[in-house]
Amino acid sequence: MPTNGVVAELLEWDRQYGAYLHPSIEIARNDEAGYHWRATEHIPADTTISVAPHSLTLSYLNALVDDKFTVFKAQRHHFKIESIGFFYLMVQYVNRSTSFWKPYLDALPSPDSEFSTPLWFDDADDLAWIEGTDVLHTMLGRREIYEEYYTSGIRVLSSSGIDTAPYTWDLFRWAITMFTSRTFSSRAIAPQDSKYWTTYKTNAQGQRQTVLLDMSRTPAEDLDFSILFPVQDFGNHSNNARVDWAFDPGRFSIKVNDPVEAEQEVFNNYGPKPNDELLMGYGFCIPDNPFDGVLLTLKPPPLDLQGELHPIHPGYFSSTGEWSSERTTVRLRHPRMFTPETASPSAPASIFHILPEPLLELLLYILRHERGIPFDWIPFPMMHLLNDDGARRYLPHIARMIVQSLMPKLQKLQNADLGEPKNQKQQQAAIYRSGQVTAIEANIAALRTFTRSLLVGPEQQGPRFVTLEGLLQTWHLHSNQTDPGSANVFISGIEAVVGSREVSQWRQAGWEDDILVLALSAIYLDGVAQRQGWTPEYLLDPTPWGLKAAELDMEPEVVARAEGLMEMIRSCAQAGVGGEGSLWRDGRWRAEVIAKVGGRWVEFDGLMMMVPGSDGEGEEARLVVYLHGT
Ligand SMILES: C[S@@+](CC[C@H](N)C(=O)[O-])C[C@H]1O[C@@H](n2cnc3c(N)ncnc32)[C@H](O)[C@@H]1O
Repeated sequence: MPTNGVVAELLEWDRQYGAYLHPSIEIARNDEAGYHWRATEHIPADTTISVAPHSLTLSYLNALVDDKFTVFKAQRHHFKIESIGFFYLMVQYVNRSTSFWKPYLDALPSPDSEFSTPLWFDDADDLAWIEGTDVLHTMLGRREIYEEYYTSGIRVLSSSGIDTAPYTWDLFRWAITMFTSRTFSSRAIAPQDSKYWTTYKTNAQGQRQTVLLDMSRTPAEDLDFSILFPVQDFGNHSNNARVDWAFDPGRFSIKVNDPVEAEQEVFNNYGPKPNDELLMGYGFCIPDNPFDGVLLTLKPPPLDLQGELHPIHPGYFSSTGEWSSERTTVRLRHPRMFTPETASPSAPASIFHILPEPLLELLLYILRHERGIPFDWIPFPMMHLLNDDGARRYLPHIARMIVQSLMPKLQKLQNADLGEPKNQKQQQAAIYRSGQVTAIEANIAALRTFTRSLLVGPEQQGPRFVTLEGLLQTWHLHSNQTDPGSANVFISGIEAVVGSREVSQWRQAGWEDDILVLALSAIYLDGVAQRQGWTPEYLLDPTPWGLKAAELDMEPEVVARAEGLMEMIRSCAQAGVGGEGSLWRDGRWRAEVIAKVGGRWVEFDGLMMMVPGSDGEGEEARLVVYLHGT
């Protein structure tokens, strides 16, 4: 039947059952967007454009009361409710000549149309476009579930005597696609203040009849299902469309809040959906989608930490008590204010305000756990991290961990050699991919901007990252006035052993990391670190004096390296650097102290960072260490 005839029959059927489509709206069709609503003349703001009675809907509820296809009611417990919806739509399609929904089924995209949801990416060339992306991962997970629905559903149909030959996997995929791309929530037909849900069936006389279903014993998750709402689902999506959906008893209406000019498309708004959701469910993506984001799946924390987390976050675990990657996947929004080009905001820590709080919380627990700090429930993790002095020191580590999780994703996206998209599937995937790249880049840029904002001069107050020379300058500036020379004495000691006062020479000689460990241990012994509040929590308890290597629970190589540094200290003491009471002669020096203080400080608070070059030109990767300070 020509398109016009299909639409005319659909609208006639719609009207016959009490639906209403505004007289200034027609259902038009084009190759890009398929069927859509179009204004034939000006439509004023606040106009109700479409009203439809619940009696037109198609969902698993209809399947449960259908007298012609009783398999669903009889075998209800062999199906998931989602699967009943898919099978019921297939049954209606296969038997559409006698279906109540015939005009609607005729107007739906036919099963042999080209669909661009990832479930239809069968060719290797198409699949390459989603390789390594979240969408592929989600699609594979969903497909496994759908295949299981299909196999078990076909078995049930067959054992009920139904000829299953027409019920192909492709028709099942079509039914799934119709549901995911046109679905409304069961909220649209939920009863108000009643345990009875209304559904409809065709009786023996061929008339539509209301049936009340007592759903009081239905589990809550089975009350949240998808419904098809003929004609209400012919509007395409725009993020900019301001529309209201009204759920009144027995009917569902859509109202446009803004005027629409003649000949313009009248858009619906499916909600603030990121491109991965749009691609998965609807098969299209929006360039520069403001709701785009990137998914991050957290690695399972160590088992003993999982044990502490289980009572406070049971939702992170499967019903059998295992850590669930699916339930601990979070979405990082595209931080629009931080693009790689403009990443110099005045408040760099503001990126943390838009990161998902469960992510911040979990990383905080992991960092504390790595540092051997006993578990303590933190009720408001975001506030704690941003406002508590002790906790703010974790922010650069959280930034680093997130950047490290995002980098492989970015590299996979950027390294793929795909050429130009050749079909609709590839075009939509290309939009999705580029949205992923920009969202990841913007998050990385924002987090790096924050980390770099901590690279400040020694005279400035507050938390900072320091290179070895930065540490020595900061130490010098904050040395106790009664003992002003400890930083100098330290440098003189190194000079006595290495033969130079220049950090650049120490680097060339391969001593930089060790001297940083030693310098941090020295500022701890000197007391300046504690006075300035630089000392991390994990060093304070217990204090290192008198600890044995075994009690430190450190790798033997770390302790052996610290033993090597003790040689240097002994040489300085013997050479008399700094005189009788100098830090080199401090009786508390022991390999365990160096390992516990400097070693741990570098291990937990050190990282490689691009910093301005020591020759004043360009940038170079340097080991920096975090001093909290206030
Ligand atoms: C609810 S239906 C809308 C009616 C549909 N165009 C049709 O032909 O029946 C949703 C489908 O319309 C298409 N669509 C909706 N909004 C779109 C948009 N902004 N860009 C491209 N396609 C869109 C997609 O194919 C989507 O799966």
